[in-house]
Parts: sequence; C-alpha cells; structure tokens
Amino acid sequence: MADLPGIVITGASGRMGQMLIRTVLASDKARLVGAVDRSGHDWIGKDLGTCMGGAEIGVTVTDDPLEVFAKAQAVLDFTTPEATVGFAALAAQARAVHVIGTTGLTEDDLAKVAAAARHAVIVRAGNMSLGVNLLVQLTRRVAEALDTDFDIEVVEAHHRHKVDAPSGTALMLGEAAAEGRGVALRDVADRGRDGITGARERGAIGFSAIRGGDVVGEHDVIFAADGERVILRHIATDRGIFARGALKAALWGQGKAPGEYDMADVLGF
Ligand SMILES: NC(=O)C1=CN([C@@H]2O[C@H](COP(=O)(O)OP(=O)(O)OC[C@H]3O[C@@H](n4cnc5c(N)ncnc54)[C@H](O)[C@@H]3O)[C@@H](O)[C@H]2O)C=CC1
Ligand SMILES: O=C(O)C1=N[C@H](C(=O)O)C[C@H](O)C1
Repeated sequence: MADLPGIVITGASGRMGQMLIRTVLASDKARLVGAVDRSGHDWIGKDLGTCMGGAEIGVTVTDDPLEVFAKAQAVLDFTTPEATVGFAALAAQARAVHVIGTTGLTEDDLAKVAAAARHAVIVRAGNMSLGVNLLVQLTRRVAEALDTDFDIEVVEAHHRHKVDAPSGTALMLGEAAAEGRGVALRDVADRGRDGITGARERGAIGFSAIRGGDVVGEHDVIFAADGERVILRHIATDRGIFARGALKAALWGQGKAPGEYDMADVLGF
C-alpha cells in the first residue's frame, strides 16, 4: 500500500473534489495522502471522511498545500484559475505530477503553468473524459474533410453554478476544428453574439453556452451547410468520467520527463 502513488486532492469540498476523493479511495492503484481547500472553508482542520458524511479516514483537510504536496506523487486539481496557478508552482517544487482540470485560465495563467512545467510533469485538459477526447479527434478529422461551405458552431450546456464560458471542452473542440481547417482559433472564433451582429462570416467558428439546472456537461459540434448538417455530440451524465480520467493521468505521469501534456498523450490518441 505504501508503494502506491500518493495523491493529494485540491478543492476537496467541490463537485469535482468530492468525486475525485471517492474515485481515489475506491482505487487499488493509488492512495489518498492529502486534501486541500481554501482558507476559511469549514472543512479545514477536520477529518475528510466525516466532512463527506462517513467514518473518519485519517486525512485532515488543510489550507497549507506545501505541507501535503511534499508527501505526494500527484496532485489532482479542479479548483479556480487563481488557485491552480499557485498550485502549479508548489507542485513543481515538490516534483509531484500536477493534473489540472481547472478551466477558464487566461493566457497569463497558461504562461505561468508552462513555466512550472519546465520542472515537473503537468497534465492539463479542459475535459478528462475518454469520450470527449475521442470527440476532439473526430472533430479535427471532420473539419479537415469539410470545406467552409460548412459553418462550424460549438454549443455547450452546463449546470447553473458554472462560472466560465465557453467551457474548457468547447474551446478544446474549437481548437480541434480550427486545426482541422488549418487556421488559428483566435483568428476565426465568434464568441458572445448579441444584438445586430451582422451576418455570419464564412469560416468563423461560433460558440454558444447554455447554463441551467444540474446539467453535468453537453457538447455539440455542428457542421451546417445548405441542405445538410453533421452533428458530433457528447453528453456527460456522471462526473466520475472526469475523475477516472484525472486519476489515469496522474498514474501515467509518474516517471515522465518534465513538460506539459494533455489527455491525448495519456490516452495515446
Ligand atoms: N477538466 C475536466 O474534465 C473538468 C473540469 N472541471 C473544472 O473544474 C473546476 C472546478 O469545478 P467544480 O468542482 O464544479 O467547482 P466547485 O466550485 O464545486 O469546486 C471548486 C473547489 O475549489 C475550492 N477552492 C477555491 N479556491 C481554492 C484555493 N485557493 N485553494 C484550495 N481550494 C480552493 C473551493 O472551495 C471548492 O471546493 C472548474 O474550473 C470546472 O470547469 C469540472 C469538471 C470536469
Ligand atoms: O464546470 C464543469 O462542470 C465542467 N467543466 C469542464 C469544461 O469547462 O468543459 C468539463 C465538463 O464539461 C464539466
């Protein structure tokens, strides 16, 4: 048991944090060695098991990441951009594999993550599920095959608590579509339409976001031409798919050379 990679989970009380905890505790390939949440959260200083409504498990939730990262081989991090940038530097210092699921990172945040990846392994993806990462490959191939007679639109739906848009997944799909077309997403992205927008530009990749209820995550990539539409779709109904992907990434990253990787590397796509 002591030989198994030790995992720390940040954002332990969150929707993904709790799913990651259950996934790691159920795994025979890793052991949970720490749980972190933000200063002031009412779980700090308490046993994680009791916080989650069960028996004690001997892991105390802390707001001191450095202390627990030092005993970890991997950190699973689904928190906020600000927290993730800080964790990237600390995980690199501890030489722990940092699995980043957090979305909504700015260019500046990404530069800081890239700097940390010079010293340690970082696996970052806006979606860690097998199905979405397959959809990314399919999107690239369909975009390669169809010309700009086909308008590309990415439509996503998420629960009412989500704070960023477009979703990290929508951006991954948009990037894949742009790559397939041989263009840069930043040059063709059409985000946040409202009012008299003018007609759609040929070659644009559009994004739309729906927020409501408890939707786990739904993504459509629509290729719309005159007379026909091709629609690629992924529907997530259980956050376990993201947590299993994150744990797989943490195990895959052990012993790899420092650098920034994604789920396509982990899954061998
Ligand atoms: N890549 C993927 O496969 C997926 C990514 N996500 C992303 O993960 C992130 C979290 O999503 P949810 O769990 O739904 O959010 P949530 O709001 O339920 O959880 C966030 C957690 O982070 C904690 N936190 C905030 N600041 C912190 C700090 N400085 N230190 C430690 N903990 C801190 C909060 O207290 C909370 O427990 C979002 O960016 C979301 O888009 C979500 C699902 C899948
Ligand atoms: O916030 C979420 O919930 C999710 N976020 C990720 C994203 O931004 O794409 C992944 C998943 O869709 C759920």
